[in-house]
Amino acid sequence: MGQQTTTPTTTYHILVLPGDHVGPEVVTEALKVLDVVEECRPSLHFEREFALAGGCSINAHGVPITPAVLDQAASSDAVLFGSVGGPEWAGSHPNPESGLLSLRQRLDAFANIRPCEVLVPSLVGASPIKSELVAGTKFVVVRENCGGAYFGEKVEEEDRASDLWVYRAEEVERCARVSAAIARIIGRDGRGGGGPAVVWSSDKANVLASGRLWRRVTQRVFDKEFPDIELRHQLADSMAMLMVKDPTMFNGVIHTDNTFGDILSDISGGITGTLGILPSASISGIPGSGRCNGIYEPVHGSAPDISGKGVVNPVAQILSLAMMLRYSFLLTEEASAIENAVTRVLDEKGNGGLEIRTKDLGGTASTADVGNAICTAVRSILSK
Ligand SMILES: NC(=O)C1=CN([C@@H]2O[C@H](COP(=O)(O)OP(=O)(O)OC[C@H]3O[C@@H](n4cnc5c(N)ncnc54)[C@H](O)[C@@H]3O)[C@@H](O)[C@H]2O)C=CC1
Ligand SMILES: CC(C)CC(=O)C(=O)O
Ligand SMILES: [Mg+2]
Repeated sequence: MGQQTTTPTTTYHILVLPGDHVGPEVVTEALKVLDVVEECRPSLHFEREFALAGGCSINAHGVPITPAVLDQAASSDAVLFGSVGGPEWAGSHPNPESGLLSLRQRLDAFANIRPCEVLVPSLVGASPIKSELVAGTKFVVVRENCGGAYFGEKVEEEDRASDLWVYRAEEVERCARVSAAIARIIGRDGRGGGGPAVVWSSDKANVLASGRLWRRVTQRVFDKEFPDIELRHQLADSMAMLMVKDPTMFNGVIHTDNTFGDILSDISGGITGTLGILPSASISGIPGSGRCNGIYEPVHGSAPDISGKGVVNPVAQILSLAMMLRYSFLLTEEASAIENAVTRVLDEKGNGGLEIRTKDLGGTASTADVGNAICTAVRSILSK
């Protein structure tokens, strides 16, 4: 009898928090894709634990995330997060969204990486912006994720409220290092070549003291540590206007604080015509410097207006899963396979094939149709 060789299995521990409304619908599709990766790569095992966060946790436990779930997240290799919130928890204190903020803080997931790309040429038509302006858009918002107004001390009284918008230099410095790392990864040509991409730092240094600190510290970090990377500064309000008027102007990296990053990354959805294709990774390390824990969630929210109908676009959650494989597990080949599968499926229409797009992209396919088509494409790519 010949000796059997067995490949050692690497196990990755993932905490899955499906969330509220469309969260579970899109997380289901992402997990189907993960099954396919596992099927095609027998040496990889993705151990999954499920728990509650958001409104569903308030209903079950009275809080948006329990200390036990925060501990589970901290001891996992990564968290797959479905969006949280909804009108039924409007009066709840704390609210579902604060569970996500607690999770970001607990994992110290300080860098929120939010790429925006018109994924395939035939998607330019989904944008409300003129095709010739939107074609070729490719930028990455790097948003500081654990500081600023979202985490500052709050006063909440009946007739008076405030949120302290505070930054320390170290928080700006580490975010700047992530922006620089992403600039090197994406490159000036958007495919890793041509030298590092331009970094656009966005702030309100004309009004906010925290904005002046942001600008000063960012400039110092780039002067000292990344003199080869071109750094430009743009006030956040005019940046918002220019992103719509001339989206390719900011091709490269947008380096910004928590509040502006939240808003500017939703403008990305206005550029692509939908939030349904925009992923995000909230990580606790510098990309390229090894494995780190992270929270992988779409840019979009729980979309209560379309939940339960089987029409939500699962692409953002599936691309967030690809980011998990890339940043938390360093499985770049498998991450690229998922990204290529998504573009292949979305491009079917452009190539005269079947239209496998959800309603937000002008199609009639269901959430599961899109998820299944991406699974088939991943299987085909990884089986080669
Ligand atoms: N990461 C998270 O958990 C986040 C949660 N939220 C919460 O989500 C709830 C709803 O917030 P909204 O302001 O309505 O923002 P939203 O992002 O949920 O929805 C905005 C619009 O985009 C559409 N949309 C979003 N994702 C889509 C997808 N995958 N496919 C097709 N269409 C999609 C929705 O139908 C809606 O018309 C709120 O409670 C909010 O606080 C908002 C943002 C992030
Ligand atoms: C805590 C979230 C609801 C904030 C948000 O909108 C986001 O992170 O995109
Ligand atoms: Mg947001």
